[in-house]
Amino acid sequence: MTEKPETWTVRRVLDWTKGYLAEKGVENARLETEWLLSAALGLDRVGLYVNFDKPLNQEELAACRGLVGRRAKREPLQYILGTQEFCGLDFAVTPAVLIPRHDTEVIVEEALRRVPGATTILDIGVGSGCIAVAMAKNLPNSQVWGVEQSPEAIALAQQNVERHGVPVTLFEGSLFEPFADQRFDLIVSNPPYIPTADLETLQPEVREYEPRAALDGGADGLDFYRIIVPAATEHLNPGGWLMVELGIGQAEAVLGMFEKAGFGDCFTAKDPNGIDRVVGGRIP
Ligand SMILES: C[S@@+](CC[C@H](N)C(=O)[O-])C[C@H]1O[C@@H](n2cnc3c(N)ncnc32)[C@H](O)[C@@H]1O
Repeated sequence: MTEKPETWTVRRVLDWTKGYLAEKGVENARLETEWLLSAALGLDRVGLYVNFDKPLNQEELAACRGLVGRRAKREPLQYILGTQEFCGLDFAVTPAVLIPRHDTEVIVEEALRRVPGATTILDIGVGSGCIAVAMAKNLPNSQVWGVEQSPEAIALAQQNVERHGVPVTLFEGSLFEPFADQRFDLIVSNPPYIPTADLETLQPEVREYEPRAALDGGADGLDFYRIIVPAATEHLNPGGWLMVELGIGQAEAVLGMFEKAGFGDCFTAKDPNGIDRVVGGRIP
């Protein structure tokens, strides 16, 4: 997209950008190009197609250049567009929070299926608020609490809570710290679980842009489970459930922690790729 005398039509910018982003290592370059140009031009994707032959003016080209340049540096599309869908709901996202993943919908689905009568729910490490908001939205008789150590993440989660108008109360703090004497029917958490040494092997979108504090789970990735699983027994009502998301190859170790802490009815649930993604159990 350097200055050239020829006319840059929507079609030409699309074709050029697709090739440029693919060269920079962006997967799904065609689709991402369409999202980026739609955002830059204020059109939906159908709008792009019906305007294929429309020449872009200097202002429109500058807007395209700005967004495409960011993606070429491997900034995640979601941070550029400022939004990500999760459980059918739109969430504002910024680099202060982990981008909600579709795999994380498994913990919401399991919780809704196994504990539909939960009225008091705690989400540990709320990030964007995606799990807490999705739970509150789907269980209208519930009250949800969330805790998060990052003030910037809490501020964004609060925006998402207000956007969806759900009864979620957020606390800045660490793990169970703000809930000394409180007990819940259900505790859910998607804690940081990447082993520290693996962080450098992640794709640039994650490694260079997503918050380290949302990813780093310590030497073997299991640090947070070692705290959350035993401590949860002190914060659950009788018969209450704990469910946690985990990474590849962590299910056996985490299941062992649940059993050691006295949880029964323990289960694992797979994500759509067949990977054990959630472990849960209930206290007697
Ligand atoms: C993997 S992210 C999950 C975010 C969100 N729940 C989701 O599923 O997309 C983990 C979150 O836990 C937060 N966190 C890390 N250490 C924490 C702690 N000690 N207490 C509370 N939150 C913490 C991080 O800031 C991050 O937002």
